[in-house]
Amino acid sequence: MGNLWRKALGFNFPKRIIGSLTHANYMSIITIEDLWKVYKGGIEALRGISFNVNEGEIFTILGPNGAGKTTTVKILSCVLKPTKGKVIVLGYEVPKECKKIREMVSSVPQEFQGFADLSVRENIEYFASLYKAKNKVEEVLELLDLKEHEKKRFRNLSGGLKRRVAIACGIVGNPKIVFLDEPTVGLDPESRRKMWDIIRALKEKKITIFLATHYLDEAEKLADRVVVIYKGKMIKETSPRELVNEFNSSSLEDAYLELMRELRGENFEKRNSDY
Ligand SMILES: Nc1ncnc2c1ncn2[C@@H]1O[C@H](COP(=O)(O)OP(=O)(O)OP(=O)(O)O)[C@@H](O)[C@H]1O
Repeated sequence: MGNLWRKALGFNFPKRIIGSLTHANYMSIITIEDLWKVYKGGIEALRGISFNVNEGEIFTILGPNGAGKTTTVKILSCVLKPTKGKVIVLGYEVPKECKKIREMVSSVPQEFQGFADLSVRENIEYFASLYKAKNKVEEVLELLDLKEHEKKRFRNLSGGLKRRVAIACGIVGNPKIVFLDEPTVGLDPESRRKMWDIIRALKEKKITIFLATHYLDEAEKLADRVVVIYKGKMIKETSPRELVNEFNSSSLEDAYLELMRELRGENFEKRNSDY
């Protein structure tokens, strides 16, 4: 069983699983159409994915290891060039207009290397000076709840605080879109919750958040919409709630695991009639 799926993975997915790919375009801040990335050696990391990110939303990209999430984020943040396809970020084309795009987006890596001997405030001030945004330092310290830590040296901070400083440095230049790569990996439960509050606060500030995470509970709590990619193909573009409802599950994690089982052909028969 599952051969149909495997066949499908080679080319077109059935309409049913793609779900609703059409949506209002007017709020779109990122548009991807038929995006391909083929690495040297012929590895097809992305095989024609298409989706939109709407302005002001928290958007999450999900998929198993090797699905193509990082490749997508790197292309959107102008780190990698696409092989083929249309990629528009804030009205500018990747890779032709990446200089413009870089001025308006910020990518916060998992392992942010702040200046070890500078304080929290000095680190943020440094990034603010790069963006000529010194007047934003106070606001960002407050937004990230870093006021009480502002004098501490970066090297002495806990993992959770380092992540908060990373985000502070990433947003002090007033970006329209922030790419967050696994922002809560390795954090204790309290720091994770704090990070979720901060991500919600960024959304309140009208920043569009593109979140790459392996934590399904995080996506369920935070994301307005999710895309699921699998072996370089887009499988779903939906909301966490819709995905949960579709699989009649009690959580996004359960629905996602069910979807993965279907894609591997393990319980194809069960929902075969759906397709
Ligand atoms: N620089 C590269 N050169 C060749 N192949 C690559 C390169 N980077 C990624 N790949 C391959 O492209 C595919 C997609 O990788 P990618 O890192 O985008 O997946 P991912 O979904 O982010 O995975 P993970 O969850 O493990 O981070 C994988 O098969 C990976 O091995």
